[in-house]
Amino acid sequence: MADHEDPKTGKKNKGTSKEVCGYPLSIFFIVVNEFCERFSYYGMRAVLVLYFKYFLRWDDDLATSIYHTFVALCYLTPILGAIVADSWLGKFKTIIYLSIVYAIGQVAMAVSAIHDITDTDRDGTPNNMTFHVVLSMVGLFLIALGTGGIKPCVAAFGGDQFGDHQERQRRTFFSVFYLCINGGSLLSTIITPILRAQNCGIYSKQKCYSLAFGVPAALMVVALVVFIVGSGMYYKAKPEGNIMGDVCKCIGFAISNRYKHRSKQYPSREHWMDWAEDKYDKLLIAQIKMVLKVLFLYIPLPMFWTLFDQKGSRWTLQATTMDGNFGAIVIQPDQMQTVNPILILTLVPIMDSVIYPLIKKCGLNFTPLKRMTVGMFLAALAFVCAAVVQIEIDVSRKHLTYFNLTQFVNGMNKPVNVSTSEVVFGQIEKFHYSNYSQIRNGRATFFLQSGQLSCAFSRDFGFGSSYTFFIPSTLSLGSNCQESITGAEDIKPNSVHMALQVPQYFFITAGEVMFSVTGLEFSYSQAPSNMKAVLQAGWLLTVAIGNFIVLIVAEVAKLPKQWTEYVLFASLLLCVCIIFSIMAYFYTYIDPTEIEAKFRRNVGDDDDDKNDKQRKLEMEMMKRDLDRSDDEHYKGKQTKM
Ligand SMILES: CC(C)[C@H](NC(=O)[C@H](C)N)C(=O)O
Repeated sequence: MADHEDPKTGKKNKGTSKEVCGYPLSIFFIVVNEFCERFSYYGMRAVLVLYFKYFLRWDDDLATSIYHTFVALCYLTPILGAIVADSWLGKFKTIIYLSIVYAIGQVAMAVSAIHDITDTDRDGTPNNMTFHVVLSMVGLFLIALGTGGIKPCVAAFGGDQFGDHQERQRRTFFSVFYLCINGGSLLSTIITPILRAQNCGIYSKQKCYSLAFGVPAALMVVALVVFIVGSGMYYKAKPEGNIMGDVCKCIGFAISNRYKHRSKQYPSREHWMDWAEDKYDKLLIAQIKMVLKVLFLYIPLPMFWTLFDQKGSRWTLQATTMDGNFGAIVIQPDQMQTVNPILILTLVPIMDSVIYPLIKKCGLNFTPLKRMTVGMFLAALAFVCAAVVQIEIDVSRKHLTYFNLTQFVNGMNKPVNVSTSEVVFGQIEKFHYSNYSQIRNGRATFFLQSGQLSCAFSRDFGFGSSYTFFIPSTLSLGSNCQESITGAEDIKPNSVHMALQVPQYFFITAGEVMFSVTGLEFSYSQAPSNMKAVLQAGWLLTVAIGNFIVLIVAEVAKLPKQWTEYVLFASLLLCVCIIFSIMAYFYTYIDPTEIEAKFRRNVGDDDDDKNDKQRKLEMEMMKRDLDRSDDEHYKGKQTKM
């Protein structure tokens, strides 16, 4: 679809073919695509750490490390996606191709979780773990490539659909887009843990990770199909060339030129990037200066993500040692992560319509960088809460899992078969005992069968408990199993309730709203027009680095107590928060459009008969404008911090 220009206003209108309530119809497909894609991503991520621990049988540290390596990869690949889209394929084709890679990755994960594939002895555990590990790692790599690669493209592609006369609609689109991310995340983190908790299998029933990965895979296919269906309605901007490549070359030239002219005989220049002026356009140099200023400010930010992304690893593992019985419903450990999107969906509107306006009314200038600083502080507070909960667990805890384990001792002089509707203990020989098997939390009914004898009994199981049941020698036809069979509690159920995790989720999510939502907008508003994607990729890179820091700190610190690790992370973020607040104090907001317009005007003036002296003077003033950014208010009028 081509650009249309309003003959009266001269403004571009990209999507004029079909509009609904002032919005391009194509937006509907993009929003639905994002919802399905985020469902797919967060659904798979929600059960990932438990898959590592209980299916692949890795320990907590390895599970946490691989989880964060995967998340880090997901946020490294946006750079790749941005380069491919901008310089080669364009956003539309990049989204299509990488979505296919993404869907293949999800399918590979689902297949890797089918234990029957290698369960040759049919005992319920895979016999060739290497197959499952390799296939799941390949799957995760493809998912990281796909989800990260399309991430900087989808939002920008949505933004592209609006014409210049649809500024208001475009802003609303970005809010709806963020709500879709969290709507998808909310639904999937409720649903996939339920699927995982089911028992499934051909030869033997085990926890159904294949279904928990299979549904996200199906949703990714739906996302792709929805996106393709809308293809006739999209405005498809042509690739603008490799801006990232240009930026790198320009910076490289500035550094090498500075080095070549290091002798004192050459006069110094105001900014080291000015050494690129000998070869590169002044506008490009000015734009790079703006980007570098923001990137410098990004240096401390990864620490926020280091804490934030432990919701899916350490906090989920913490929940496995807690009691998820909420009376009417039983919450799975991985379902606790839903608290985050639920709070996002409530806190974002409250912040925007109540808290921020109230702060403004009190005469406080709560600038983006101040909000981000408060967000960091709240995340540190969340980890203090996590540490307190952990101490509580350690005091009460006798064991390490939320599964209930049960075994039977057959005291009869003949074999007996024991089963529940989901678990088969098999035949227990006379005077023998069975292996421990996992039983679902809540009430379970056991069926006993031995020759003519057939009876049933039921028991309640608390989170994490373990029991041994004795089948007495006196059990005979007509016996009441409910009364005859006695059980010994090997391990007491978890006693610390999962509700205690709510405060830490509240603080981390309030921190996210202040830090992440604001940071996204800040990155957009402070970026030059042609480098918005570059800064978005830079912003996402801070998430990747944050996840690598988890690995490094956890590996280097090797703290014996989990609560001390939480305190360490909280302290580190607090220190970083102080450093960031100092850096933010010295940052002055700029209006990139204004600065760019000045440079462009100057280029236009070249055609006029301006004398050289006047032009030089103007250029000097512009450079000073950019380097000192000394206006007074934010957004057009700039302000400190
Ligand atoms: C990584 C982003 C902050 C964003 N995540 C969320 O909004 C979570 C679900 N609260 C995303 O783009 O996935």
